[in-house]
Amino acid sequence: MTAGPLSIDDVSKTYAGARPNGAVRALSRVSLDIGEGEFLSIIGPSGCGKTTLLNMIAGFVTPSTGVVRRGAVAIAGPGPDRTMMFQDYALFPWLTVADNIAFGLRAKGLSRRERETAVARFVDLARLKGFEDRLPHELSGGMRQRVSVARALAPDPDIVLMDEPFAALDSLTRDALQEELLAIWERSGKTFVLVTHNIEEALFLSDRVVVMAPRPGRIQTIVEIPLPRPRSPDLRTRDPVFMALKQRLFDLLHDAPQPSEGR
Ligand SMILES: Nc1ncnc2c1ncn2[C@@H]1O[C@H](COP(=O)(O)OP(=O)(O)OP(=O)(O)O)[C@@H](O)[C@H]1O
Repeated sequence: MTAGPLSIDDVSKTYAGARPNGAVRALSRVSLDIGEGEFLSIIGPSGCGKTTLLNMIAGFVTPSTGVVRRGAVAIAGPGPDRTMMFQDYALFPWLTVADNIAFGLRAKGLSRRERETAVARFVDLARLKGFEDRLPHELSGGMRQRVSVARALAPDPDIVLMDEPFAALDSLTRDALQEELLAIWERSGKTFVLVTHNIEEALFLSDRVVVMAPRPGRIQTIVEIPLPRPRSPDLRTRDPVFMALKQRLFDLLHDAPQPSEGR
């Protein structure tokens, strides 16, 4: 079983593009270590390669040069140690809440009884009790996202990758889900990597925030978030350190260097 921290070692990615001369340099010389149990967020303007980086950790995209490792082992494809959660929930519309959550458990070869125990636990954790037999279209957006969280966590991956998971939600639901996600992360000891456009979300949740710049996509800077844990929701409106970090991240994003090369 693969284990250990993640290391992204001098990774670049160029997509060939459909047209001649249409190559896109999506990432240039990105290096980053992500500790076990860390909550790390990646922010940056559209097109700076955030999703590409996340997809490389997931094993969906291969670097053009450089390597992504889990412990000593190069990541060559998706694996049961990593799971990805998407903005559009990616639930199977024809499966009930319970069957959606159970989906990844079948692949792990668990017995029916073990699957039922795990589903019950994650139904509880995601506050979906009483909704086990509903279909996704019968749920609100916030509930669908909670199913998505439960489905990602049920197979017990070490690393949870999230691409704008709350972008489609209203701000109240989003705040509530951030708090739930934080509580789940605090209890789980897992590594969470979140791509988001939302500065407050990144700040509230993370140990570190990676700020990326575009064209070519690269790491501009990494900001440590020294806010103590457990974090209380009113940090977001009352804490002077939170406010100062928010301003700093805002300035970093808006002073992003201008395009220098490629497309
Ligand atoms: N499969 C692909 N083929 C060709 N070009 C791609 C592909 N995937 C991404 N790109 C290009 O690579 C660059 C980085 O894209 P990526 O989706 O990683 O950025 P992003 O920071 O996640 O953007 P956004 O915030 O808009 O989601 C963009 O210019 C994009 O058009």
